[in-house]
Amino acid sequence: MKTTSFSTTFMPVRLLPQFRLLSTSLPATHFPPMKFAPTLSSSRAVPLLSRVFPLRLRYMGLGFRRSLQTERAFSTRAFRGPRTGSGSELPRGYERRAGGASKSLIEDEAELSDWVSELRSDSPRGREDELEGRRGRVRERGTDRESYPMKKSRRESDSGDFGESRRRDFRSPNQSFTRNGGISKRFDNKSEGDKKDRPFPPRNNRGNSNSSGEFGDSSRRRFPNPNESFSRNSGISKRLDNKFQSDDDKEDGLFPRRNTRRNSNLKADSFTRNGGVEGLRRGGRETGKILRVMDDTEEKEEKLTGVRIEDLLSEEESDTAISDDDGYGVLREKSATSLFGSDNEVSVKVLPKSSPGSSDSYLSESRFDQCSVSPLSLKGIKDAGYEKMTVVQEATLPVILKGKDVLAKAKTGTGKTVAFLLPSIEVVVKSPPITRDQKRPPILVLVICPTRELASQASAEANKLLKYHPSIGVQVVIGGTRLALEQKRIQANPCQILVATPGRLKDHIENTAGFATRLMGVKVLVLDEADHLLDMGFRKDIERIISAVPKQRQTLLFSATVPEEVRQICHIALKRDHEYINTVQEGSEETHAQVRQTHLVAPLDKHFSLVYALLKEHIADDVEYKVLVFCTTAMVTRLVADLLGELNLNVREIHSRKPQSYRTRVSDEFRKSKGLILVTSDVSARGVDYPDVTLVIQVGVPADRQQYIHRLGRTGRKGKEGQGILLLAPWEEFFLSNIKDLPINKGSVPSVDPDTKKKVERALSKVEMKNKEAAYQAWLGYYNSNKKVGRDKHKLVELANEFSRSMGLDNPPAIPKLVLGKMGLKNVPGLRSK
Ligand SMILES: Nc1ncnc2c1ncn2[C@@H]1O[C@H](COP(=O)(O)OP(=O)(O)OP(=O)(O)O)[C@@H](O)[C@H]1O
Repeated sequence: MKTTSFSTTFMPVRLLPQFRLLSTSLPATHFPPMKFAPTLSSSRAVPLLSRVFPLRLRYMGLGFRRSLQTERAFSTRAFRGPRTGSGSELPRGYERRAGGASKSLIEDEAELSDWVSELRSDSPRGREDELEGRRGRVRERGTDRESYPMKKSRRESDSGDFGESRRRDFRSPNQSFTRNGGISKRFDNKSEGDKKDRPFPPRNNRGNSNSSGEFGDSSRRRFPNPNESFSRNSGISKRLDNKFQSDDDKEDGLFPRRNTRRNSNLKADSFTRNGGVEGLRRGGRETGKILRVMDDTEEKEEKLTGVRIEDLLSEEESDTAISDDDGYGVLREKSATSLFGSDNEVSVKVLPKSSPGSSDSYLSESRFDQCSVSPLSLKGIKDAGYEKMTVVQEATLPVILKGKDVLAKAKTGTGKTVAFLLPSIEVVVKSPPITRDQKRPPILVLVICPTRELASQASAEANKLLKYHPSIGVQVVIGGTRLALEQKRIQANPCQILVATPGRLKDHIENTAGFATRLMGVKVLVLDEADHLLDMGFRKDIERIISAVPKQRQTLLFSATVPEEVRQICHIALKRDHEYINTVQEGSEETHAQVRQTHLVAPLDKHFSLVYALLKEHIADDVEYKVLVFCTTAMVTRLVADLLGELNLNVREIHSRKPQSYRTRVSDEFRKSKGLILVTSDVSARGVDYPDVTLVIQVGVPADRQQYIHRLGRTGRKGKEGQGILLLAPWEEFFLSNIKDLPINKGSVPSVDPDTKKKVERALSKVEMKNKEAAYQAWLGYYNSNKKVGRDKHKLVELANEFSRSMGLDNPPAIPKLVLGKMGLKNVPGLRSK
């Protein structure tokens, strides 16, 4: 197994002749001439590329007849974006646009900065100087408002035009999702019926021959494709173990980011969240959008609620009281039909888990070995169990291998990580090897991920691909350890590929000797979950990081969601002539058709019982259940986990208030397990690749549309089926307008029988008071920062007190005056202060 350590044994690296082929271009036969000329004549390009991607070229309407096999995804699709003379071609149906933004959102940030500076004197934690320092530095770097004037180039308007003028039907026999809002044939039988009243058969009854044996071993699963490695999951886990075991400092490094980067880079948010968040909220683009900080609730809750991490650490460190009891016996007591109504609303009958590999729609017909990557990478890919490229890999690889900047959008769980890692590795392969005497060997590839879990996962994936490249090292810097120890580690293990979370990376740039020099070697910069990284909570860190890497570089932005705002500001990172590759057809759903989505609207005081009832129902249906329950904040997550534990469900919790060691352990356990519920904050919302998640429940309004999509995307990965339930209170229904284009149906609220209700109340009474108090405060902070709910403070307090009653506290917990002041809730009737 490859480790992250750097080996001094170098493999001879030779540039393959095929690479040269990929710098060729194709003729732009259907599109207006572009601004820049192709690098090579098109007459040469087509045959050459057809050798490299023979199947793909047939999709392109370049004079080849489509074969039946290849017709699958691209039958009636047309190009969406302008074909640049220098751009390689995409299969029809992919949207690719050249050019970047038409409008900068930096104004918002300037507004925010101004507003924050007004608040600085309120800071309880002495962050003013740091903030000022940051502002100063940003200005120095020319990344302030003036540096991003509103621009609307011809190219930009062109791309918009193309966006409107070309539409594709992505329907195909192999692709289980259609791009124009329909459900493909593959799922017609099931989904259409099921949406109404026909439940999916329980998993145990599935006739699928694959399902029975292959799930026998709970620690492994099999895919019908022999090349998909069944050991993948365990492989990843082991690597993660290694990685974290090498971080011997992690146990004692208690949230150093909080004292360093966190305290310095998120001041704007911290102020806004604690004190009158109005200014920041006004920056939100969506109705009800809550501007997010960092990866998760890590910062958010502290700022929203005044609950300080430091106050919680000791208890968190010793918090091992997690129920391992299996509540199967109890849970099967109730039949599904009695729980769920059968009126004209959609029944929330929980899906059985999909049969393994029930759909391979995420795969393309192109194989990796048809692609111009080094033989050693191909060996690594093969060992990882990958044979065919996924749709996004097929679409992006040739373009990235040519050296273009790319902004890529592809649905959740469709292999974006490999899509950016593989061509990045090829850049390293082509670069001169590190020599022993190099004191500060350059970092050639820098991958930024918003969460620690995601960064670890990406580095594990990189290690898989690098199995036969012993001279190429990967390191990960993610925080959760003391900076000094991480400094030592990266010094002892030089690497060409660095995967990092933004805050910790910034810490290293500013505090690690020689690190900035090493970054000057960066040839490829990747922003995974790019829309999130370019969001307010991260943007300043990202700008700082961008200013620390060379201008002459290739930049790759990947995400499952690319809202218009991000298209408009992506020029912060991307070259103007970047390619926008969108494998999610505009007008079609951004979620997977094979994931059944339901929303339930029920009074807040019923939510705990409903969550329990839904889980019971799901567990009774599917012994191999694997459920994620998303909660609004870390402290609410803890409360719900406590409650479900008291109810004897097999539950784990993960959120930012847990030490990194704990997070890693739980994450690994959930990755490998079946029959487990993970209650989580948004630390698990994006990117985390837990295989075979059967159900995602989202309790309370998500931060925004994107967050809803990413959370839901933890199920239905790699073409599998899944189910999502969004549980809202009546006053949260406004959120539905943000996702009205998604195939989400209204579900009939299950009736909760009196016994269940009593049981839940009893369990709630056993939950520790301090956890309820913290949850109340967190809840108040979260909704206070919600544009819609937080607008009317009186109403907000009423609702918070309703939440308090739902926990069994008729008398709402008192909140420190300072916190109330920061929330802008001083003297609001109904609140108790202390
Ligand atoms: N070519 C391939 N063939 C089969 N499996 C693949 C291939 N490429 C990637 N995978 C697997 O697909 C799964 C999902 O990949 P990944 O996590 O990169 O998805 P993603 O698109 O980044 O999802 P998200 O949007 O949630 O971050 C992983 O388990 C990965 O190992």
